[in-house]
Amino acid sequence: MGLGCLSKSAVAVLKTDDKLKDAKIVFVVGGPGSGKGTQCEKIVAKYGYTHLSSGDLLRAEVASGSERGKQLQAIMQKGELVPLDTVLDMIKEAMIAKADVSKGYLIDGYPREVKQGEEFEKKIGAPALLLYVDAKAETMVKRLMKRGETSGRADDNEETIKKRLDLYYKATEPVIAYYEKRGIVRKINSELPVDEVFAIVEKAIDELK
Ligand SMILES: Nc1nc2c(ncn2[C@@H]2O[C@H](COP(=O)(O)OP(=O)(O)OP(=O)(O)O)[C@@H](O)[C@H]2O)c(=O)[nH]1
Ligand SMILES: Nc1ccn([C@@H]2O[C@H](COP(=O)(O)OP(=O)(O)O)[C@@H](O)[C@H]2O)c(=O)n1
Ligand SMILES: [Mg+2]
Repeated sequence: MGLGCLSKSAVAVLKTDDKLKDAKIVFVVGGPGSGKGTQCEKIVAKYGYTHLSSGDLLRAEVASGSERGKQLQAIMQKGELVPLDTVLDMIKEAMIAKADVSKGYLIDGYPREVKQGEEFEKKIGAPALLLYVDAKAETMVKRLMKRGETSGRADDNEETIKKRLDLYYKATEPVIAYYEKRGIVRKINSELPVDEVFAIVEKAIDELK
């Protein structure tokens, strides 16, 4: 069927969705403070991927002072999860904005639960790789407390860190098992120094080409 019977805007939507369908998508999953953001920065520098941190997108909305941002802030301060549709819409919008120039997408901090992964695939596309950034709980807490000295993040405090960790083990770890069945998970030991961690990450990304 041609597209002649559709309105211009409907055609535009179809075309952007098409672009995303072929996109190289990498999910970056790991506990709070495991080092997802740190590794993503290095991937961007070497491979030119587009880095979308769902947490950063949410914090940008909070910083804008909008009504929606105020509601988000309350949820994030408690270390709870923002409603699925809100995060997914933000990610999709940001992906479409880069569709013409992006070599691939790093989706950092998403999916946080299996349902989020399923919805992402329905609305956007399937991931080619899941980087599982793994560190011990003790290490993550230590890093976040240190980061909290300068980050200004409302959730980098002892009480919220504990909740984020609990939620990670309960809701997010099952995401890894879910994608392991598809054989796309690469586990990265992020207890090592940053550059050694990146050497493992590079291998996983290079396999994609
Ligand atoms: N020693 C060591 N420190 C790291 C490593 N990766 C990250 N860090 C430190 O740990 C802290 C947290 O790293 P981030 O990259 O912000 O972690 P994240 O997983 O994005 O954390 P959230 O944004 O809370 O999800 C930072 O202050 C980093 O300097 C690593 O591989 N080795
Ligand atoms: N997909 C996401 C990502 C972040 N968030 C919220 O944003 C907060 C910060 O997310 P983040 O990815 O920057 O940090 P971590 O919780 O991984 O340390 C989370 O604790 C959640 O409240 C969410 O609800 N859903
Ligand atoms: Mg981060």
